Amino acid sequence: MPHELKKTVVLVGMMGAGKTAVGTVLARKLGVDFVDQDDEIQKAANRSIAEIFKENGEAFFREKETRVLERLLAGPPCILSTGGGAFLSERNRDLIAAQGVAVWLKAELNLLWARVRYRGTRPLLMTDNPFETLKSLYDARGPVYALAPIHVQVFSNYSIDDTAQAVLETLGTHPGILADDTEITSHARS
Ligand SMILES: Nc1ncnc2c1ncn2[C@@H]1O[C@H](COP(=O)(O)OP(=O)(O)O)[C@@H](O)[C@H]1O
Ligand SMILES: O=C(O)C1=C[C@@H](OP(=O)(O)O)[C@@H](O)[C@H](O)C1
Ligand SMILES: [Mg+2]
Repeated sequence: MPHELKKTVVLVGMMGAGKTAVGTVLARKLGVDFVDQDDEIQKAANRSIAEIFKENGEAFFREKETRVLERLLAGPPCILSTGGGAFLSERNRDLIAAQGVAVWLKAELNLLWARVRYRGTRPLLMTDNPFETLKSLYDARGPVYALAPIHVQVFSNYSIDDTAQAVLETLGTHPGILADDTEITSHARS
């Protein structure tokens, strides 16, 4: 059976956009492997992202991020969800463009905040005013995420499955990503 993917689809975007959740479902729909960059970093370090930030600092984490990205992109085509900061590095963007295709999951600030506010797993948001921190990251990073060749808007009334389906349908409109015989059955959204 031919592989459903011709190249690795790399989900990028802000914390809370749904890269991990949507990537998981998208991979299942396509019958391909799913890998989460943060999970791979955690497995390799045998520590949580928060611990790595605390014990070794952000620069160390960013180095690991690039190394893991290189390794994952060298493997067979899959769905690869990045951590929110990975696309900020030009080197990482070049690696992704050379061996995969970046898809920006684009969400409004208030939706991101609703999703991340009660979770203590994101070290960058452990500040006195996490909403302001999220907002300044959102403002600074938007133009960089916009460099991704494919954008998919994330809506608050879409389920994870709806968003995965929207990504799948968008991928189908770009030649060279899905195998030519990939079935994209659209479904009604209410
Ligand atoms: N479309 C969606 N509808 C409802 N909840 C979602 C949706 N997408 C993501 N979530 C939830 O939002 C939170 C953040 O999603 P996650 O996939 O971890 O984002 P990211 O990896 O981009 O930081 C998780 O609790 C996830 O279950
Ligand atoms: O935006 C960022 O710089 C980060 C996002 C996180 O991943 P998610 O985007 O999956 O939450 C994780 O990599 C780390 O906390 C740093
Ligand atoms: Mg994630």
